[in-house]
Amino acid sequence: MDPHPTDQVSEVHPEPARPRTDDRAAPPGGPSSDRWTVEEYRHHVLDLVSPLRVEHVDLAALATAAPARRILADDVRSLLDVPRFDASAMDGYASHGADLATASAASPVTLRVVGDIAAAPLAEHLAGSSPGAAAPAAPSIAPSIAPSNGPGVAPGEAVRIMTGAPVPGGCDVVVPVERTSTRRFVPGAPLDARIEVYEPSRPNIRRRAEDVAVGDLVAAAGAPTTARLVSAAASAGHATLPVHRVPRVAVLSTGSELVPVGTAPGPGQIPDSNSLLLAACVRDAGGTPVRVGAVPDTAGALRAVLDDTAPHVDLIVTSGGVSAGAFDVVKEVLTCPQGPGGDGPSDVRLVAVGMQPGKPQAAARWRGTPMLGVPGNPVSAYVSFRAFVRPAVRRLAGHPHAVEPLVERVAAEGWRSPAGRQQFLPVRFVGADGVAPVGPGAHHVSALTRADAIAVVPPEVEAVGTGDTVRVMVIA
Ligand SMILES: Nc1nc2c(c(=O)[nH]1)N[C@H]1C(S)=C(S)[C@@H](COP(=O)(O)OP(=O)(O)OC[C@H]3O[C@@H](n4cnc5c(N)ncnc54)[C@H](O)[C@@H]3O)O[C@H]1N2
Ligand code: MOO
Repeated sequence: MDPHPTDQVSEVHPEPARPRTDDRAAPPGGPSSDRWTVEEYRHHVLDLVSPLRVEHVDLAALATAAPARRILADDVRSLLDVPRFDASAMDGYASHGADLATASAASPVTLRVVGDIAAAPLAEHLAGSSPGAAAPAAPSIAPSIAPSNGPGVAPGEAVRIMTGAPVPGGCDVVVPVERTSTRRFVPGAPLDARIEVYEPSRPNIRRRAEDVAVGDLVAAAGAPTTARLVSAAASAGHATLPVHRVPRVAVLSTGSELVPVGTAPGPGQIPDSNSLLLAACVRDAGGTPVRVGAVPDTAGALRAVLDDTAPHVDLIVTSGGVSAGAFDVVKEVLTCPQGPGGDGPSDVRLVAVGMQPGKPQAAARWRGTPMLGVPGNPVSAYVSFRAFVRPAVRRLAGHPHAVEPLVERVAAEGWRSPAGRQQFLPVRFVGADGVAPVGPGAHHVSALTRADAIAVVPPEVEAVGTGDTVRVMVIA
């Protein structure tokens, strides 16, 4: 498996400049007295990670394998002209536009049909599709017509041609079949020897390189490998694309009360739903989740799991054990690292973030691997993932915009928000542009399943009024 963080490439932060004081980095009262804003803590989290190294991946894999979107690491330029040759845009007859200048229903122009061009044969397309290959010559036609750009069809002559086929030399228009005496092509019917044309024709020719020329930019570094981008790269002659490696993100839950999902919980026990929640969130953020499962609340067990996991992943996410309890094991292993041989953690931050929910957060490196601890409460865990972990996964994956923009909606009903804390409230969409709280129990996991978005209310706002503009994180 790849070692990290040596394969994280250096980067320039796209984030706006932010306050960086020594106070913030090392608060005078020690980590536990630290109180940060959401933005400060997110900046700190993003400082722990860098975009992963570049690899070249087949277009077919990019089109079919997970994650659905990877991030281009370099600009992609076309290796081919698109279209590769002057091509007919219609089924019809290639001919000389000047011949048709006087054509009318009353006085049609007659052309002699001297050949037939189907779309270029498959073998020719294949031969011509390798990067840098010359455009194919005009296809064989009967009787023979000189290739594209050569002396081809003479004035007064026409060649039957199908959409997409190379236009023979000398021709500057393709008259659609329905505008000729042929009316329509019948499969198997012999070629008309002569046709009549009743009006002048538009060119109906797609010119070589009119879409993209060799060397033109197809997509810029930082673009996601969407279906459109992958197909544009294929048209432009590429077989692979340079993308950032997919982040491997370990997900583990802490808590002696947890039982594996599907196991009947005994007295005082609960199913470990967070490891599924966080794993799916990692996948949705563009990472590969590595589920470690639940670890009991003992420092030795957690240290052993972290030691085993850290060398194989780019980021570790833990749930639970970060508040003030007597068994808050994440906090314990980060603040009392000196277990037997324990030299795991560095850059430890145990912070209270001014947010609701999600106040207690932990960030560190475990033997060099970035590690983020989110609270155990499932709604807190989800909100914390969206606020901090998802941006970190996106940065590792090479996204130029690690933090996604919020979307503006209108409050269809009002609600209260805690003073001095940024509120993350599950809301549902109402009408075309409204949102409303999902109802009582916003702190319960059932609220999340009913939510379309999480409203993000600034710390200074204590009440959202009906009709106020609110900013939301959409739940895709
Ligand atoms: N004295 C104080 N107590 C608490 C404070 C505080 O400041 N002082 N903060 C509270 C806040 S805010 C939160 S949030 C929680 C965070 O607690 P932990 O992160 O230590 O989480 P746990 O105690 O381990 O778990 C809390 C709760 O969440 C559920 N849970 C946990 N793990 C899972 C899982 N894997 N799957 C599903 N559900 C899980 C479970 O019900 C736990 O009871 O602390 C407050 N306390
Ligand atoms: O701030 Mo905790 O995360 O209640 O909900």
